[in-house]
Amino acid sequence: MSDGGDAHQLWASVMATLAGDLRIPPSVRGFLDLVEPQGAMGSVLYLDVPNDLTRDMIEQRLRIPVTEAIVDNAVDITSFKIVVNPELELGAALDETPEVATPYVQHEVISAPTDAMRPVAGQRVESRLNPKYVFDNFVIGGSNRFAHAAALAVAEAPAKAYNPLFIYGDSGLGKTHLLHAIGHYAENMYPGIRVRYVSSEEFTNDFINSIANNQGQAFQARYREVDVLLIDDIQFLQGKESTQEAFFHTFNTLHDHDKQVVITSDVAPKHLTGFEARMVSRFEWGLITDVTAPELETRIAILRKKAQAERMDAPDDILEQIAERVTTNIRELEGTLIRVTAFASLNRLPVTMDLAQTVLKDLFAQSSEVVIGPSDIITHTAGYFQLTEEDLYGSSRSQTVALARQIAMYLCREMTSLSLPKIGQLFGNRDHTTVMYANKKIEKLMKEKRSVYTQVTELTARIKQAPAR
Ligand SMILES: Nc1ncnc2c1ncn2[C@@H]1O[C@H](COP(=O)(O)OP(=O)(O)OP(=O)(O)O)[C@@H](O)[C@H]1O
Repeated sequence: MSDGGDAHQLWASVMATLAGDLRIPPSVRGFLDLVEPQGAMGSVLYLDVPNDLTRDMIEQRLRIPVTEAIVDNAVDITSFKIVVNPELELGAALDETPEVATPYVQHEVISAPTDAMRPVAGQRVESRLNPKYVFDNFVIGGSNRFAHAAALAVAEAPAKAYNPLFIYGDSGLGKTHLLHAIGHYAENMYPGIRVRYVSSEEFTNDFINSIANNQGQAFQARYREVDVLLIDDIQFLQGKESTQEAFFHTFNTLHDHDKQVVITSDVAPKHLTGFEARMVSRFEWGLITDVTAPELETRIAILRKKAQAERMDAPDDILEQIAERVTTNIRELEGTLIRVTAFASLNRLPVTMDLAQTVLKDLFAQSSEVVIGPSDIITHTAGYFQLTEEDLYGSSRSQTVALARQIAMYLCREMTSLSLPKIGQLFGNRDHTTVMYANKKIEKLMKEKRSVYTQVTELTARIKQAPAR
């Protein structure tokens, strides 16, 4: 490999070229700052990055501009390869520059900082957006057309179109996806705009902590000094009077100052129970729209998009089979596709109709009528791994316990409608980012390790066959 010095020089010129490239959205530009060039071998430039998220963002969103910039600046290098080097993450976490540490210290809920958004005088700007949820990969169909159009209108003209925008619908139908997409779009459209995404559970916890720590002012500033507040799953505030009161004031302040509020919920405002009438009437000030279960064609299109994005090789007739079986929840739809492709990749088999049918038969053999609760999952997982339930809730980091815990978290996400923070709470008050990490890790391990695939599949069957209660 050529030495790192050359690579550093080349990378500096590449970055200079990219600085003027208007195709790069501000929300992903910050990831380029995390690259550490290592050297070149043959025609390939090797770049280290601290984590999977940075690799994915660069590979998926920036491959073309980066390749072109390399070709423009190097004589004989025509492509690049990214290697994840977690040591960089450690180094960077110690780094004092907060803006560089932000995207990866906080895992993937936070978008990379853009130049325009760089914090001033130590103030941190966190939009907390998941880079995976953008309008580009949101499939539009009859079930969500109106919600999508309203979301786009709000993202294009925050506080001008509809305020608040209230989106409701059952679990797993794209409400969170739309919220994040609004945030990304507004950030790209208006550099420097302050966007904040928060789940209602986090809002509640944040509020309670602020009281406990006498940090009321900082709490207020966090939620009131924003241009767009995206608040997810507002039904969680039901019956929580003080938190509702805090939200009421936040809402009024933002609305009075022409700041956009977007709210999601599992039911329409008028069906929210445990909310004060004045709160509900505010939810009805702007535009209310729902998302419903997608029709077959939309389900197929969603699977196609997912397969493309994850570079899964799954023929159309198989996507159709899956779409016909899973009808009411898009999270489950995606989960089923992952099961099929994971099985194929483990067995080094192509994804054929026979293979898909075997996997689907296993998955759907059991009645889907029973409603699975987290306690069913936890009891079965503990029994399966010969552990106690306390082991799963507790803090042991032994490999078996940690894997069993991550599988249980994954199954809670797949088989119940619990949100990430709720699952985190169940498992010994862990942060929702831990649940997100567990999910991602098990999805990945299922493709790579037969033992994990088998464990997850057997456990799913046991849980469905005989819920623990
Ligand atoms: N129209 C769509 N196009 C592409 N992907 C979609 C669409 N709708 C939902 N998804 C995907 O389905 C999964 C579940 O969606 P999301 O988390 O937004 O649901 P939700 O309605 O917020 O559910 P919950 O109420 O449980 O939080 C996500 O991975 C999301 O990207």
